[in-house]
Amino acid sequence: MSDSIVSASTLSRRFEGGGSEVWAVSNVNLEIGSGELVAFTGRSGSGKTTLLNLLSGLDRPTSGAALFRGQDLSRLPERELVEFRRRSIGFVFQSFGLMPLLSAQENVELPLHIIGVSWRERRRRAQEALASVGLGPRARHRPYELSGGEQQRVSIARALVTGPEVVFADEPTGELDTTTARSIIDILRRISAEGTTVIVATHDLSLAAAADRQLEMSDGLLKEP
Ligand SMILES: Nc1ncnc2c1ncn2[C@@H]1O[C@H](COP(=O)(O)OP(=O)(O)OP(=O)(O)O)[C@@H](O)[C@H]1O
Repeated sequence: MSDSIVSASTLSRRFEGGGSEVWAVSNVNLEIGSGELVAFTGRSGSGKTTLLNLLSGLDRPTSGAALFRGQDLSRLPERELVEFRRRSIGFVFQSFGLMPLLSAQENVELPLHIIGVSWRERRRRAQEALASVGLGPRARHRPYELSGGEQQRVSIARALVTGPEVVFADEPTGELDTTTARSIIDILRRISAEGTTVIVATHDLSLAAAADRQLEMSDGLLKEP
């Protein structure tokens, strides 16, 4: 795929501990195109989270490479890798990961704060991101005043506010009921339709079915489709 944005080349990650070793990700090759919505599926412990962490530069491979627009992430100096994570990618987690003492608005502003955006611009962009997930009117609420689905929408707004090229989401519907999960799936689909690449790890069959492509992991290996 010529316009691949995220790719892996014989990507492997070994964990050691307690006298045993596990290849959580083993010899994975893949290419993900710009704007694609890709779902990694597979049973618990099959390596989905580890793979997401490698592709997003949160973790470094034991061997092989995770590439972003053809650039091997493990060859980037730490400072550039941090900058890449702050500007080019967004993260959504199963348990939302919001700061409990900050309002929805302040949570969404946080990534902009970190990259030095002025407060006026932060406010504008956070309001826009919250409105895009239907939460404009709830901007001043703190996470505990919001439902699970609303908290997940805040975390999606936070992931999007920097205008990333890729959003990684690890079990984004894992803690939500079916109806609420549906609204999150719809938002992820819309984000990808608007051109942002979305890469999820999930057990949720509806989310997997909504993806452009499902890739199944099994014992660290990517099964052939
Ligand atoms: N930091 C770590 N240290 C040691 N082993 C690890 C570590 N992280 C993951 N593993 C092991 O690697 C394998 C893959 O784990 P991973 O969390 O990637 O699977 P998963 O498919 O995301 O599972 P789940 O669906 O339960 O989240 C498992 O055997 C796990 O125990």
